Amino acid sequence: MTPAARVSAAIEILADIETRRRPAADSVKDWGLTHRFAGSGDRAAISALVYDALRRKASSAWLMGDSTPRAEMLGALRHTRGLAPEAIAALFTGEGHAPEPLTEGERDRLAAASLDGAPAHVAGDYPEWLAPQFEAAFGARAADEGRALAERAPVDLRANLLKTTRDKALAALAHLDPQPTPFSPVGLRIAIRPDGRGPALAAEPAYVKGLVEVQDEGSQLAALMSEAKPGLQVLDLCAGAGGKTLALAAMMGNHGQIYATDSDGRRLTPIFDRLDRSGARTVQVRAPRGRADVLADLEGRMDLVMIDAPCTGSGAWRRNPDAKWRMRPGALEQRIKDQDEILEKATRFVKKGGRIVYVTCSVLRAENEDRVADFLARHDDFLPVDAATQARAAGLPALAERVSPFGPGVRMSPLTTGTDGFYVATLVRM
Ligand SMILES: C[S@@+](CC[C@H](N)C(=O)[O-])C[C@H]1O[C@@H](n2cnc3c(N)ncnc32)[C@H](O)[C@@H]1O
Repeated sequence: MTPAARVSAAIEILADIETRRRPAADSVKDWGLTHRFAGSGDRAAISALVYDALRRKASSAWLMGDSTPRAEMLGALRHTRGLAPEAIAALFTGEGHAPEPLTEGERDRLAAASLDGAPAHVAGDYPEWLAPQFEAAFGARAADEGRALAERAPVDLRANLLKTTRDKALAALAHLDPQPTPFSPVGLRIAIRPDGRGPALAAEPAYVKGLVEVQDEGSQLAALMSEAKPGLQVLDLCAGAGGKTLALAAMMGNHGQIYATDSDGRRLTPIFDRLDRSGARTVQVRAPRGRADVLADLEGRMDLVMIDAPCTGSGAWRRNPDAKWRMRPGALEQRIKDQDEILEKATRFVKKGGRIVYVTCSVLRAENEDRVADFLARHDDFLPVDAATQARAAGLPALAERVSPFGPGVRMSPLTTGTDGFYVATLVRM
């Protein structure tokens, strides 16, 4: 396919996402299935165009004075891809499968484009209804934080210390030019290409053999902040596909016991293959079984309960840019209810002196500090751990600079730590 035909295809997919209100991944996949002539290179390039357009949907609409899929694509080409107006005009020729030629108005808009005077939610590309939440979390930085959340994310990997060291993993993947991550001592970062495509990791021997796992640096740091040590009894209460479970198992060096569970058994499915690949031998998966209490024997016995809470995922918008536009206020209310319920559930398993580590990949105070404050108001037998002290004790002194100004815990974000947005707070049972 020509570059122009790829742009046309991406506009077609954006229209499908808009009219059928479906996840971007589904529309991209369906397009590939119904256009078999497109090769894997075409599909990857088209998908990258679609995701780039979704990142800057609101600011593109402002710049172009129009919120159609075509305007979204024009905005993305101009601002995310940095194409000059003439280069864009050379794609929009109307010839063959190229999109219709630029109108006079579009040419003017592309030449003059400026976000001067745009409100923070437009300049920062987040939904208008979340503006008060962003203001509460970031104040005058709201638009900058939003813009950083609209950037492309690099591919972060975690060296699996059960099988290798970071230096060896860096050497094994040298052809992809990985760099050590700035905060996590076990992280590797691979930049994505200018066209938005990442490395094909699934075929890399280092990945297949379990030397590395894909995990954002923020998620690695959340696990490291738990200070999981060999010999502990650990419950991963929201284990899902096992990202945190695997990181905890590596920290514990295969000594002690981790119980991994999730209220949705289907979400646990990938964990079994991942455990095999990683060489983690101390994880017992406790999948739900109807009404049976599969955790009854763990009551009051845990040194550490990890809550990687279900959340809006607002911290991971770099990786799921369509999620921010699909999110509705009702979803935030539901997540808050879930988070309160899971914090309550965790108390059943923590022993005296043990701790709950509460993690979200959200940047919203309502899901983070507010949940912890409400929990502490209900439970005078729990105390928050000083996050700066904890970061230093966990060997992450740089994270001590990221203590939340709104309550216990640390905050991370693409703007401040170059990671996905994460929140981590630790609560000790007295
Ligand atoms: C953020 S995801 C977990 C991601 C996972 N820990 C990882 O690192 O790959 C949150 C998980 O919480 C689970 N969940 C939601 N409500 C729950 C509840 N009441 N009890 C336990 N798990 C719950 C969801 O099914 C989902 O898998």
